Amino acid sequence: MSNLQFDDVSLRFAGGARPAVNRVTCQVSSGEIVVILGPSGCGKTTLLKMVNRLYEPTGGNIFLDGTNIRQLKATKLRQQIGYVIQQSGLFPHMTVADNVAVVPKLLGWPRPKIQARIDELLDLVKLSPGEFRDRYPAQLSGGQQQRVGIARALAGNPAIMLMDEPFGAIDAITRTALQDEILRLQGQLKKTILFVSHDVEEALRLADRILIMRLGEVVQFDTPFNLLTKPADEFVHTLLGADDMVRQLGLLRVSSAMMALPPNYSNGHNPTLSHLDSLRDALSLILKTGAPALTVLAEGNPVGLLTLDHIRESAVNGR
Ligand SMILES: Nc1ncnc2c1ncn2[C@@H]1O[C@H](COP(=O)(O)OP(=O)(O)OP(=O)(O)O)[C@@H](O)[C@H]1O
Repeated sequence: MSNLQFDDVSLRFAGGARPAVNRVTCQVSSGEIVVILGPSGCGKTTLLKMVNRLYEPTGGNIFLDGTNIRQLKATKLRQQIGYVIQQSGLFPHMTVADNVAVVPKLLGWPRPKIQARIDELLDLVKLSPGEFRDRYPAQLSGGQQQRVGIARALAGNPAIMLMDEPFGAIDAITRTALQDEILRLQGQLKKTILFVSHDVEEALRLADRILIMRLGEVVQFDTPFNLLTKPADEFVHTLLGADDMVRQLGLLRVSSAMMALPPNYSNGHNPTLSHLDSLRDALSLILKTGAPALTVLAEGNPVGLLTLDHIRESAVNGR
């Protein structure tokens, strides 16, 4: 459990012509992935860094589970918050194992617990401990470094993860694999994640909700589906490229358009697909099988139904 509340939060850097973050008010629910999206310089990183008090707001307050974070010691606060940045930020002179162990050591965990945690986390991010434990960051690919960065951020079991363009410097194919990894991990771990990105496709794939910023202010804060179908203004519409229907179907998750299972639902002969698949995947499955409806699965269990009408509605509303 960890929710975050931004209450009229601003930050004007000394000498800044305008506030880098201007009067941001919003609430991030426990277990939610919120992607902060917007053009370069709009204040995304500044907003994120106020959560772990690398920056202090010049106005307003941030609450963590109802407690004003100004009342918490910065070091204590940071131990509750995982932080992943673009260049992984791994200590180059430390092995993978030692990098992952940084926070557990700070927390004073006993040695056997730390060693077990290192193996558990490396397994979790799909790096075999036997192979990777004793390597140094320079002996890893960019994608592997980011996996270690994620393992390190998760090490103290924080309820909140701050991720600042963690995949920004990674090639497109690896980036997609790492995004899938985040969604898989989130299915297991249910962290509250604030994720900065300037990549629209990444935001639409990952986010439960997207916070769109421009010139330090929040322009719109809503689900990918609502942003695409009801953009607040031309800026949001253009930023999301909402004109391209096929692209849009490729970016929206099945779960955004499905309907709930009727109470008397019995698993009939519908083809099935995952709630994380895109509406474009759903459309191809309907076209390929000729089935009138698809059953949507999450962790193998039916959670919703999807028909051609639902898909058409998403596409038409989004234009
Ligand atoms: N330490 C600082 N001192 C002064 N101004 C700063 C500082 N950090 C950021 N700024 C300014 O604040 C504004 C917001 O910067 P920020 O890094 O939050 O933007 P961003 O949206 O994360 O951009 P990008 O996508 O390029 O990383 C910019 O105008 C930037 O120049």
